[in-house]
Amino acid sequence: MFCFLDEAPVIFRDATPLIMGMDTTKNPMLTENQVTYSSESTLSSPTTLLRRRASLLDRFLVFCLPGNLQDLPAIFDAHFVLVLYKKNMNGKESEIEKLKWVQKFYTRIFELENEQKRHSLPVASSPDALLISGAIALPSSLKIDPLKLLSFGLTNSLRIPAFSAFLQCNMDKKIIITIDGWSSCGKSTLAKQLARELGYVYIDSGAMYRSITLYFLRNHVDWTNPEAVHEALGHIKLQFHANHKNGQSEIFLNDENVEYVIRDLVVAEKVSEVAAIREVREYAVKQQQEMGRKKGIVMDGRDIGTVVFPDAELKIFMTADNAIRVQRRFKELYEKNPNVTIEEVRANLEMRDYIDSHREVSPLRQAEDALVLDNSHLTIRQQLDIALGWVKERL
Ligand SMILES: Nc1ncnc2c1ncn2[C@@H]1O[C@H](COP(=O)(O)OP(=O)(O)OP(=O)(O)O)[C@@H](O)[C@H]1O
Ligand SMILES: Nc1ccn([C@@H]2O[C@H](COP(=O)(O)O)[C@@H](O)[C@H]2O)c(=O)n1
Repeated sequence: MFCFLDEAPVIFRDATPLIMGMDTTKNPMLTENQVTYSSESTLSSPTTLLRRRASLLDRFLVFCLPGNLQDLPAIFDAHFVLVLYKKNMNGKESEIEKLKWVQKFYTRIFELENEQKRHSLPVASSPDALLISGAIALPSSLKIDPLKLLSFGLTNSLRIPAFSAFLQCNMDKKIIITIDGWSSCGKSTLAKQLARELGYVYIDSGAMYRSITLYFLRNHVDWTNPEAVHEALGHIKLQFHANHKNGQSEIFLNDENVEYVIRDLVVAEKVSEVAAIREVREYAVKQQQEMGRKKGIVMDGRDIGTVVFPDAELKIFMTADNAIRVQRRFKELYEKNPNVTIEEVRANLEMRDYIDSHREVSPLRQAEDALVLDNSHLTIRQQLDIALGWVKERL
């Protein structure tokens, strides 16, 4: 993949370019060996330089950076300006488009800033440092040892801007990502992160079945009676709304935010029974398919790759050792309620997995074309990196 810049904005023309090439065909988690860089001071225009190197750097992402290493972190993001100018705006951006884009860019800058803080690197605290208008806004106050910064950039931080730039260049193409698998193996954790990284919508299909179960429990619906189920479904409205405080999408049952209450074991005890009812599934699947009509969606559940989106571009089947899944869920529930026991959690997981994989309608199973992700011994970061690699192959 190669992002070509026909016309570098004026701000970059006089800069001494530093060219970085990254093999994007490899795992996006770049190591120092996968990154090559060279400083070229003889050429006056980065555009010329990129053209000259285009053949060499085919399949590579190219960053064109003004040469002042001290400003490297800001410039990492500044180069997106270049890439996006050409690729997304096609040189015709209106002021409004530019503004919209700037807002998105701010989010990226904040993420990068947090990343730097996590690595105990100093960050410019002045609001000016977050301005994104490329070289114009480089924070003059940023004083970081260039060598430290470079190694930081290569080993930790670079992967993020590299991937973002890749995505931005392939923004036009949106795909559907499905994540199915056993209870508590990390599906929603991965799905949320993928959606955030890709700017996609995240839908937790399990939350829909949990909300229906909550409604049935609260209203004493006899779900063994098909007529009662039919009648009750007619009174249920499910919606997902973004919570701007935590950036998460949350489920609303008849206009009430039930995101928290549906995670209770009381609901978990009954949800698999309710989710096995044919009419309940038809009700939920219809809405899920509608949500994916425009693509650009990550949905997790049990039948998403097999029934809801059988033609999805990327299907992931997640799994992890039973004991590890029980431990993870126990830790999570114990923080909310110290009365919960590990035996209760284990019994619930085993019971749900059994019902989910043995029911007649849409049982949990791995789609033939799904990629298996066993995260028993992966960190949350590692599982995201693997999945991002798969996304990249499909864009
Ligand atoms: N790779 C990982 N390493 C350690 N903990 C993880 C990992 N992935 C997820 N977790 C943790 O495991 C717990 C279960 O994760 P999550 O809720 O994402 O699972 P899930 O598959 O969506 O569960 P459910 O099927 O019940 O919806 C959470 O506390 C989450 O933080
Ligand atoms: N596509 C789906 C999603 C979920 N279920 C059922 O809901 C239960 C809760 O789901 P979580 O993802 O929140 O754990 C789950 O155990 C299934 O019974 C489903 O059937 N299909």
